[in-house]
Amino acid sequence: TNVAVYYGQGANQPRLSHFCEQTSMDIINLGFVNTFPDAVLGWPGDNFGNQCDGVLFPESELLSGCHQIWEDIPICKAMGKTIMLSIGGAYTTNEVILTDEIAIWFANFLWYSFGPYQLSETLFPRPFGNVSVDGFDFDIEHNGGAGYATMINQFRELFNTYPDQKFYISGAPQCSIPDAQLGDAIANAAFDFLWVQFYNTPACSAANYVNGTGNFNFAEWVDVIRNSANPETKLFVGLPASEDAANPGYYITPDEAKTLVEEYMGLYPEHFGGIMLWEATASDNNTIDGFTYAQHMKHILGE
Ligand SMILES: CNC(=O)NC(=N)Nc1ccccc1
Repeated sequence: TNVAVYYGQGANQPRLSHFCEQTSMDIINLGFVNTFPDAVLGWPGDNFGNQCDGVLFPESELLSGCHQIWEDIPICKAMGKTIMLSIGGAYTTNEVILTDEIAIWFANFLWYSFGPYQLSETLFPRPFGNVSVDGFDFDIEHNGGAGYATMINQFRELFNTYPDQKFYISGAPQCSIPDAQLGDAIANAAFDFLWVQFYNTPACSAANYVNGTGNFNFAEWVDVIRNSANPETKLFVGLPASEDAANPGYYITPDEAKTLVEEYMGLYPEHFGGIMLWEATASDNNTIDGFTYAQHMKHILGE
């Protein structure tokens, strides 16, 4: 099982390699590609907080100066980390996929720009240099729609052109079922990981499990997986990494998380993928008994 973290939107965040040096983090979602082609009818735009120098590729909102990310992804991959590029995020401008054509174009653009470097594809920028990300994450928080299934299926076609390399698709639905944004994609396209945000939604949060209120619905999410396009999808418990990493009232302590994780890891071992944290810097800033929140999660997973 794995600990997945989001990175890129943390306050005064250290560089990526700082987190790759930690054994507590296995999968790192780089957030976010947050301006979609529909909005600008051109190249997508992105934002990685303080990690880029603000310079853009001409006539675009795509950052060309993410020097530290460029330098650190090879270090992270050499340390065995899985590095995902995350699409969406809570702070997006006009996030929507209006047509299948745009969905396919968007997937192709991200693959040729952030995926394996292909000398022949000179039309595409290489914002992170010649190293490839390991896959694409969908943190879709608005508008939803059928375009995401089309995009994921196009990514799967492109992955198949590199049969000897493993690439992943992941998503971060809200815990309400069906998730308004990704429900269609989950039913119609294959995800490898789904890290459910069991926070920021009162009806189904992990805090409900702790307080004996509401309905923490991990068990229902197992049924969603079993009926999805990929019953093999690994299901992660998404948690805030500190009190102030999510809306008030959703944080649970490591001890509380331990009880929850041990119960559900025990109930559904074949579906349980691990724990997702929002987000990396918040975890670093939340040490309890000398261990960061992510380290506590890694210990809970038995590693
Ligand atoms: C996986 N994506 C997130 O977890 N986004 C997220 N937590 N956004 C956010 C929303 C409200 C307060 C703080 C963070």
